[in-house]
Amino acid sequence: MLRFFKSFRFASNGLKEAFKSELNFKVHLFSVVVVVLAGWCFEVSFLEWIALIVCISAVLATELFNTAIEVLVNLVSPEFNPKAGLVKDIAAAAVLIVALMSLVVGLIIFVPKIF
Ligand SMILES: Nc1ncnc2c1ncn2[C@@H]1O[C@H](COP(=O)(O)OP(=O)(O)OP(=O)(O)O)[C@@H](O)[C@H]1O
Repeated sequence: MLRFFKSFRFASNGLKEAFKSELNFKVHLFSVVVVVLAGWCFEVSFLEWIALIVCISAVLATELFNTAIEVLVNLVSPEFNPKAGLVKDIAAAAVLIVALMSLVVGLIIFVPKIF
């Protein structure tokens, strides 16, 4: 049981460090606040909330994986190496895909409610 609570502490430490060091993570968290407020203002349906929660979780989790990969690459290859750069670029591309798809979901949900 102690191990279970310890793993929460490690995870919250990871969240805290990502928040402190990553501008992108702060931007994504700000976007989460905007989306939740918009969902509340426009009274989105139950299924729309589910879609928004899945997208928010996917964006934040992908951003955290990207940060972890950056830290790992900096650890194992602090000097310039094209493969190290490629690993970072691919991880960043994963964030871009999830963020763009989430934007599309957001547009599908909110545009008809705004116009
Ligand atoms: N060790 C390296 N060798 C080769 N290219 C690298 C290396 N480190 C970074 N790069 C290249 O520079 C880009 C930016 O790297 P950086 O570590 O600043 O990531 P970032 O996406 O800007 O992260 P941050 O969120 O910290 O701003 C990478 O996507 C990669 O193309």
